[in-house]
Amino acid sequence: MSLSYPHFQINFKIYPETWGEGGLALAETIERVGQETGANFVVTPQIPDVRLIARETDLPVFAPAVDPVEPGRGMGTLLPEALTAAGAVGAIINHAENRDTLADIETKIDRCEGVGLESVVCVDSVEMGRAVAAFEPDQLLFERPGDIATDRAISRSHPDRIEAFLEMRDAVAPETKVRVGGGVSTAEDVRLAFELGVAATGAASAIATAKDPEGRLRAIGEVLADRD
Ligand SMILES: O=C[C@H](O)COP(=O)(O)O
Repeated sequence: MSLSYPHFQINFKIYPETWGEGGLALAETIERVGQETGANFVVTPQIPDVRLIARETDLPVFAPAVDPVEPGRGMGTLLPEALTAAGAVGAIINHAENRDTLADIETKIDRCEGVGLESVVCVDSVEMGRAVAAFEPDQLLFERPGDIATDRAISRSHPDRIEAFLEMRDAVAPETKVRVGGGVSTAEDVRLAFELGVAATGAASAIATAKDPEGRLRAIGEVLADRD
């Protein structure tokens, strides 16, 4: 399943009941709401569930991590080829909860490109974004660690920083798409982010811990559908 824009990505992280059958049930809810609203949703399940959710849904599925390794020795590492074979269309790199060195970021971007995985590199500032943009990833995810798992989306708190980030991207790597994350909780957060010009946004806690995830997804889906 290929990626369409704009889209909203739901990251399961390791929240309770987001693995195994619970993860599949959440993915099926996301898929159904996407079909009903006309919104493009993307999911990032836990690694052991990538194949299950890619097989059982039509959603684009991301791996939450990937390793800069080649086939051969490398016990316990995440081989890019194996993620593609499992059905992943992309991989997250340098998440604030799973950091990489700059050297590994560059290698991971190259390895993802080689096996057809969309590379999404998380960065926490314009300066870090500039350093990584030079490697020309498919996407840069601008996310401040302090916003994660709060309700303080940067699209509301600091829209000027998103504008500065987009200006940097235009200057350094105009082909790279920009997305924002961290504390994205409401349909209004999503609407503001797209108004600023990002290609995608997403959330983890606001969906995984919501009392009514379906209602929240539906409100966000309606914002996305309006922008198609
Ligand atoms: O989805 C990944 C990001 O770290 C955002 O997390 P959050 O939506 O829980 O703030």
